[in-house]
Amino acid sequence: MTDRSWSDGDGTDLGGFVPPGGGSPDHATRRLTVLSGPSGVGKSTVVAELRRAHPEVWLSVSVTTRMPRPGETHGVEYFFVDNDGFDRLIESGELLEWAEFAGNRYGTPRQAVLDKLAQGVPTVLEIDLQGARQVRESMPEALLVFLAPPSWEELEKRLRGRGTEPEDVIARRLEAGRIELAAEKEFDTTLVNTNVQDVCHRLIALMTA
Ligand SMILES: Nc1nc2c(ncn2[C@@H]2O[C@H](COP(=O)(O)OP(=O)(O)O)[C@@H](O)[C@H]2O)c(=O)[nH]1
Ligand SMILES: Nc1ncnc2c1ncn2[C@@H]1O[C@H](COP(=O)(O)OP(=O)(O)O)[C@@H](O)[C@H]1O
Repeated sequence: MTDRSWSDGDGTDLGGFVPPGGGSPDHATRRLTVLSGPSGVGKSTVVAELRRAHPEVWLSVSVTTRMPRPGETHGVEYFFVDNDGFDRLIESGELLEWAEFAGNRYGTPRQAVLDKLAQGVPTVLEIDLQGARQVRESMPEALLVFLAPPSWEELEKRLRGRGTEPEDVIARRLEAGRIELAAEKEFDTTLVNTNVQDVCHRLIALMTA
């Protein structure tokens, strides 16, 4: 059963967003979509399906100080760097946005995103709430999409079921998840991740409308 008691919305509110291609002449950043949501909601799964079904979409590869999980490859899921390396990226202005999340730092390499947008490539950033807020400031035309779980219980089940983090890390991520869920209304629209294919269809429809 769906219990989204933190939300008043029905999951389809477009919040006045003008879709890419609609309305006035396109600014390049209209091609930019930010996908955020609590850890374990299914962002990576949705993005993987999006890339499979829509190879024309480009997903930015973030830089992080967190350790790779088994099966993760440098340059694919993330660019894995140490703290000094991350500091250097901040100092040289190479990050479009960055944030600390559950004890690690994450950031979006700026130039690659600007290049893709200049080429008109539909571009997705899968980033946390703090990063989404920074993009809202620097690129107000971007579409901010919040991915919500069908219920809090389902979120916990998915995070634990993934089996990639010890319990203390799960607890930190759930704590951050409460804050992320409370910020849902800051986004242009919400998609509830009940079914991955369904979410992908809705997402691509929003991106290409
Ligand atoms: N601000 C920001 N957040 C990011 C970036 N890359 C990933 N994140 C977010 O960092 C959080 C933790 O990511 P990760 O450790 O991969 O865990 P997972 O999302 O639970 O698989 C998630 O909310 C990601 O969306 C980034 O470049 N910038
Ligand atoms: N719609 C869904 N229904 C059931 N399980 C899902 C769904 N989407 C993702 N999952 C599972 O939930 C867990 C967390 O998904 P993941 O994509 O790693 O989340 P995130 O990137 O948001 O932290 C994974 O085990 C994934 O297989």
